[in-house]
Amino acid sequence: MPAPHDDARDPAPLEVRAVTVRFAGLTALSEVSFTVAPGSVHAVIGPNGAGKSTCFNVLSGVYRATSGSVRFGGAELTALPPHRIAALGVARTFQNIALSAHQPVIDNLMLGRHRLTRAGFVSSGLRLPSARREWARHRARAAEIAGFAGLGDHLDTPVGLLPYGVRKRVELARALCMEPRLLLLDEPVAGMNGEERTEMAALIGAVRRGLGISVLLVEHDMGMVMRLADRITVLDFGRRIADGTPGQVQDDPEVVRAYLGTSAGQEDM
Ligand SMILES: Nc1ncnc2c1ncn2[C@@H]1O[C@H](COP(=O)(O)OP(=O)(O)OP(=O)(O)O)[C@@H](O)[C@H]1O
Repeated sequence: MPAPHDDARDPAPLEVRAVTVRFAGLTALSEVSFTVAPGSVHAVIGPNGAGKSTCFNVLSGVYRATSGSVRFGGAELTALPPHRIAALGVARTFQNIALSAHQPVIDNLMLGRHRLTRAGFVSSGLRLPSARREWARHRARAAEIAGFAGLGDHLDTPVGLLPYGVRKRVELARALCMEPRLLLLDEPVAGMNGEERTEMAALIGAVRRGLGISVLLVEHDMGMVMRLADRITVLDFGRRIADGTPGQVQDDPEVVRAYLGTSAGQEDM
């Protein structure tokens, strides 16, 4: 599937520099830095309470960093609200609202196109021919993205009738409908069975390879992270304890120590 041509979509690194987040006396993130290279899959991992969700929420604008900087394509993201960050090409899977279970897949995907509409085919109610043409163009692109995500046979199916693993692919496809340059995924395979995990991992790989979109994921499934990520940042108690390729991180004594200190980690590693 071709990415639409647009100069504003030039690949850009995401640069996280010395980000600190404090909640009333608790430091959830302490001077954390890492760089997501353009067109790469980058994972943030760590034991429970390490600060992964906090990091994700800072990047998508849900939390405000106490100090530090997050830059993407020349823009400073730390002071921006979520919709402004999304407009810069940073999409996350839970953008504003969860999927609408009663509506068909294609209608859910069209919600992802909303920020890209010019005339606003929703507000004009499709009365104008130009609005109808714009709607048709966006619908065709949404259907193309659905096909890319393996949802081509489900376009008219209400989302609530689909199996869990397919619904999660609809969420990812809706984020792709925003034509992002960077996709943020919060535990994309959580709650999935083995087959669903394999399918989701293949789709994430295809997003990076086929569309050139950078992917940053927060994930507990260590096996998936090791297979899929080009680079991994490891957090523990809000601090970055390692950053490198999967091989480097896996052999890092501090990472092994952090994971062996938790019961979840013993299952994971
Ligand atoms: N809104 C908040 N208010 C106060 N403390 C918070 C808030 N969000 C997170 N924390 C605290 O910050 C620390 C880091 O939490 P966070 O959820 O980011 O970790 P995590 O690595 O995502 O954990 P898990 O793997 O369990 O989801 C924890 O001690 C948590 O209790």
